[in-house]
Amino acid sequence: MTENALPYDALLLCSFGGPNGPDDVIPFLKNVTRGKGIPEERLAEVGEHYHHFGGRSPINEQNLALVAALRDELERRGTALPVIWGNRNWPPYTVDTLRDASAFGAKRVLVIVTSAYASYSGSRQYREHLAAAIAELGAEAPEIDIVRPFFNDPGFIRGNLEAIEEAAARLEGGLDGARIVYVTHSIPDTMQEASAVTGPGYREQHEDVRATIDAALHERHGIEISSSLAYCSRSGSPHVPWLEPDVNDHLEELAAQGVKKVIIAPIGFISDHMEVAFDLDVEALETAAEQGIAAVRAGTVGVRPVFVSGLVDLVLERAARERGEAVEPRVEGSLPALPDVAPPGSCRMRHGEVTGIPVIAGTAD
Ligand SMILES: CC1=C(CCC(=O)O)c2cc3nc(cc4[nH]c(cc5[nH]c(cc1n2)c(C)c5CCC(=O)O)c(CCC(=O)O)c4C)C(CCC(=O)O)=C3C
Ligand SMILES: [Fe+2]
Repeated sequence: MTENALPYDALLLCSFGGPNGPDDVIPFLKNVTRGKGIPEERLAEVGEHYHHFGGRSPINEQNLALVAALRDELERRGTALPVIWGNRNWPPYTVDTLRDASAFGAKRVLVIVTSAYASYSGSRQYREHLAAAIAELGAEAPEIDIVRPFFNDPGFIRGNLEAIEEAAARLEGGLDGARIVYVTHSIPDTMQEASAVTGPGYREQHEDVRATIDAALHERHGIEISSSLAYCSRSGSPHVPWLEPDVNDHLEELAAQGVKKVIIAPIGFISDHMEVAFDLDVEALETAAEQGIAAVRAGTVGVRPVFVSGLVDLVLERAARERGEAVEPRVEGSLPALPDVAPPGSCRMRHGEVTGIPVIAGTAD
């Protein structure tokens, strides 16, 4: 075993969490929506999505699979670095995982958050969450760093590309004549604006991934690619604007334009959790069928070797930088790597307000 992960002595996969059975659903939703002003009706509706799958989200087992895959890949590289797991909204909670790690002697922990893109929901909220965990642990707390947002990591791009090619193979005639509809989680317009203050915004990060994958598909298959970006899983009050088009409205619009063949590519999610399992596999595929569109849903990157290997590259890159070595961040696409530490004012809450909530890997302003 080599010590190329130094100065870190553990890698924490920090995720969202989800219910493991019917009794978990309401308490989980209460954890998620505390102080968020989500209407009761929306909560009931989302509760139904979980009950449709026996009250269980696939997200926890998918995170465990990713933990196992990261361990295997680190082992394969000869890197001695334990991998641990903690969530924001459901056990194992991050604070408990970190307390255990500290008891076993961990002094510096590197974190991968399970969101590839920077926005309040995918980035600053995790940084606030980790700061709160550290505050709770007090003197026991390890020092924590976070791997930069990885939407333009070559492993993430290539993993999505592979998944789209596999999906295309399930359509008659393959990629030829297929429209690719890239899908991500909608966010409020105000959160989008706040995400774009110090760098490329949430939408722009996705647009870059779309352009990069389209170009790679064109190069590999010699086919002109026609694609668009749509959104799923909007919540909140119907009077508040969120990013559009909704994937269902968009499929209707494409059908009206004569589109007959679609690949739905969920680039906004790293595994097939509830938004993918319900909002895409149940709702969007039903909309496509109603509209006479032959549609397939591409896989998420999940534990694809190219993706997992890219994550390990990011870990080793960061470790080397912390040791003072000059390492160029690897990216694919037209945007630069986002910084390791978020600039002041980045990804504030929905309305761009300064909350003063402490964060790690950045400042509270
Ligand atoms: C950008 C984004 C990601 C992607 C980045 C990332 O991966 O982190 C994401 C992930 C996830 N969101 C999830 C679940 C929920 N999100 C909700 C609510 C919200 N999400 C938002 C945004 C995002 N969310 C926003 C702006 C809200 C409104 C409230 C607020 O302003 O914060 C609600 C409340 C009900 C509702 O309103 O839908 C639930 C239950 C799960 C678990 C799924 C499972 O169990 O498999 C995961 C991975
Ligand atoms: Fe969410």
